[in-house]
Amino acid sequence: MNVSVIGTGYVGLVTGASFAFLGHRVCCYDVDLAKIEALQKSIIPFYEPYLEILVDEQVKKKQLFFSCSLDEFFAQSDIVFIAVGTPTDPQSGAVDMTYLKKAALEIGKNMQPHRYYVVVNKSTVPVGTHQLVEELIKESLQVSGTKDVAFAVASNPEFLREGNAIEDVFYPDRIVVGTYCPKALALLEELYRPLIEQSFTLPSFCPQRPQNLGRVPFVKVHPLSSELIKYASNAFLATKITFINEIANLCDLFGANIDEVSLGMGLDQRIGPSFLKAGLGWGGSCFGKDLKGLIHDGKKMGYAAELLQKSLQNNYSQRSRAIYKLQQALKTLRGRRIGLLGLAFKAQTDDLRDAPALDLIEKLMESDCTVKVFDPVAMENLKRLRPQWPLVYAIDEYDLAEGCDGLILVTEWKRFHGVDWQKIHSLMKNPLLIDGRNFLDRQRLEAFGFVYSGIGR
Ligand SMILES: NC(=O)c1ccc[n+]([C@@H]2O[C@H](COP(=O)([O-])OP(=O)(O)OC[C@H]3O[C@@H](n4cnc5c(N)ncnc54)[C@H](O)[C@@H]3O)[C@@H](O)[C@H]2O)c1
Ligand SMILES: O=c1ccn([C@@H]2O[C@H](COP(=O)(O)OP(=O)(O)O[C@H]3O[C@H](CO)[C@@H](O)[C@H](O)[C@H]3O)[C@@H](O)[C@H]2O)c(=O)[nH]1
Repeated sequence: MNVSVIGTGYVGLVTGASFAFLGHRVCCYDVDLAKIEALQKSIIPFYEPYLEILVDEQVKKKQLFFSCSLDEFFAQSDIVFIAVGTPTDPQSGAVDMTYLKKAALEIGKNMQPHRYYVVVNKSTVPVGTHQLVEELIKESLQVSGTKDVAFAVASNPEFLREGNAIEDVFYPDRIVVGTYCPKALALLEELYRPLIEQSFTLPSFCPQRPQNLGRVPFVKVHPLSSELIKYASNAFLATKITFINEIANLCDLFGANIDEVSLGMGLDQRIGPSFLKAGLGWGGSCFGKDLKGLIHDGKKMGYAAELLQKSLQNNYSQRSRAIYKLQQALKTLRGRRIGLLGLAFKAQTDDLRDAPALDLIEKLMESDCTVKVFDPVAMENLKRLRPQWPLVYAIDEYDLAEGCDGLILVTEWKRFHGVDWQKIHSLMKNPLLIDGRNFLDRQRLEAFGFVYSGIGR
């Protein structure tokens, strides 16, 4: 099939490259000319394991193309994915639909007569957006005077995690589709067949299929339900983490160990072990944005989603636990030199959207600390995002540790396990380590002489 993808960010690029790998011809479009020019040379504008090689392969095979304007290929597409950003409007807390509306109008403007298109919302969008997209396309067709175009709109939310994108897209837990049109549903089922049946083999350098993954459920639902499934999933996962973080804070007071508590809870099949890792709070481009969007839209309908509001608030106060622990140990923060091990909102990405590190840095600077930072991939992003911040950018973990009164581990990069902790200890002015991700071996660090504090252990 010919597939067009509008918006070539994390979701659009991974979607495009994956469908190209599965044998479809794909063109990814973006309004950002610099991004498209880089992608045409297989330069990926963000860090995502395995993606560059996958893109490069498909570009060389001429299965994957990039373009800045909807062209001839678009006109001949069978399926058009919308994967543009849906950020939070900072004023109202509503979902900012500017990009999505523009994309829908642009799609309508470029549709050709005597063709049938399936327009698929892959962006995370407010419940009811499939209707809006349909109306905007019709409006656009009317303006351009194009007749005899048939199209259907479908909702097909994306559940990939950054840093695990390839694995999540090729081995999904489920594929959710909501549409009124049986023809659109049949085409999407055909498009997704290799994923549903798991009838493909990824190159050996890519993550391999998890054992016992049988046929992937293709969940056909009402488009309103499909749109809400995405929000509800993120709200649930975010709240599950917020819940375990609260239990971790109680562990700190009771002297219990959160890792043991999570283990014991997670073995209950009704609870499950995932997303029970306590720490200094979740971040990233989705959880906060989607919780805010759902809370806002509930309010618009006259419903106060109090649990979700609390979940959101508690997550932001959880980030200050690391500062509280520093204060407890150092008494005063003024004039202290504090190092952050990791900046990205999670490992395997350079994404700093809503990253806890940003809040921590601000709070430390407000307390008159000198802040040193180190992250294996996210430092350039921070320099670009906050050029005015007077930070000390370290070249590695040892450079970071030198002269520090305390270190906070913010991101669980695997390489932090492998550093010479004895050397780090000898370089620090005061060997205080706040493990914001409960990632390191407490006993080992204490044996080197560190004062160690995790979150709930
Ligand atoms: N990042 C994730 O892990 C993830 C996972 C699941 C779902 N989502 C959802 O997917 C959507 C996209 O997220 P993302 O992280 O990929 O965003 P992103 O900001 O990385 O990328 C969006 C891209 O869309 C482009 N764009 C904007 N308007 C356009 C237009 N009219 N035509 C063509 N291109 C346009 C932008 O230039 C940008 O490159 C959001 O709704 C998000 O909530 C994201
Ligand atoms: O047990 C856990 C698991 C995660 N986190 C934190 O939670 C945040 C989000 O992590 P993760 O969900 O792995 O990354 P995202 O890329 O934000 O993915 C989420 O958001 C995406 C965008 O909507 C969805 O597609 C995914 O299904 C959903 O997991 C990160 O800060 C993690 O450190 C924890 O603190 N404890």
